[in-house]
Amino acid sequence: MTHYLRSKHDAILIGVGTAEADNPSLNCRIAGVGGYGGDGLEGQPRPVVIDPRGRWQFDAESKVFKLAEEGKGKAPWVFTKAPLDVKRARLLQNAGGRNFVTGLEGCPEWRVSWDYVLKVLDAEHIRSVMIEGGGAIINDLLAPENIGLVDVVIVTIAPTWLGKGGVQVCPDERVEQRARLPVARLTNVKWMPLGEDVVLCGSPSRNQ
Ligand SMILES: NC(=O)C1=CN([C@@H]2O[C@H](COP(=O)(O)OP(=O)(O)OC[C@H]3O[C@@H](n4cnc5c(N)ncnc54)[C@H](OP(=O)(O)O)[C@@H]3O)[C@@H](O)[C@H]2O)C=CC1
Ligand SMILES: Nc1nc(O)c(N)c(N[C@@H]2O[C@H](COP(=O)(O)O)[C@@H](O)[C@H]2O)n1
Repeated sequence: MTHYLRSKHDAILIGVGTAEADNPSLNCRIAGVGGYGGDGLEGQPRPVVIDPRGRWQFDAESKVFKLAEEGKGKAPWVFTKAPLDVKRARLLQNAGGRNFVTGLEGCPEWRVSWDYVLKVLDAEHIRSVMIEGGGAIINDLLAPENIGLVDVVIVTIAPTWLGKGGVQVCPDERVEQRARLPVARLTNVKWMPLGEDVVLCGSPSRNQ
């Protein structure tokens, strides 16, 4: 399911926490897409990493760079608040990736403005973005001030224990006139069994 979704989006976006924790591949490995039997890089999403402080310590051995070199995925676009150092900037450029520098205006130091990110992606002809994670990025996008940016939420429930203190996904609560309002309830919900998993798919309600 994850790889099918990756093939259907122009970009796949993660936060620096995920980039550092997982060294992810961020490509689509379904037979028939570009790099796996298909033409060029057709069906491969553009990896996008949100890294305001430039703390992603990637190098030529990072999976996403190896795959780009092998023609099995696209090189990443990295959003930072200040330009990357020369070494990482050169590696990124040589691989075909890019560093977008957002500047400091408008947002606290620890975050990047979604408005800015989406405007840049739109200008670069990216029409659909799959937000893969992690917890902090998803929680921020599910928060009331950003939920309008989200079209669909897809949750896969797998028969496995994730471990104590795992990643928590729950948007901040919303309080209006001292009343707590429910946030980000999903509508048009569908549940689909898929192999051993169940996939939940729904749209954020626009009236809450
Ligand atoms: N099961 C699944 O489907 C998935 C699970 N994961 C898991 O998630 C974990 C990582 O999650 P997490 O640690 O929360 O990290 P994230 O990947 O969510 O990255 C969070 C970081 O992104 C930066 N950031 C920039 N803008 C924002 C913003 N607007 N809102 C929030 N953060 C922003 C901050 O960096 P800074 O601190 O430098 O300021 C922040 O610490 C990993 O363990 C990974 O395995 C990840 C993807 C999918
Ligand atoms: N196990 C799992 N199931 C999903 O449905 C997911 N979306 C993820 N997400 C993330 O996948 C990354 C590793 O995959 P690649 O190396 O990019 O193929 C990693 O960041 C997971 O946290 N995981």
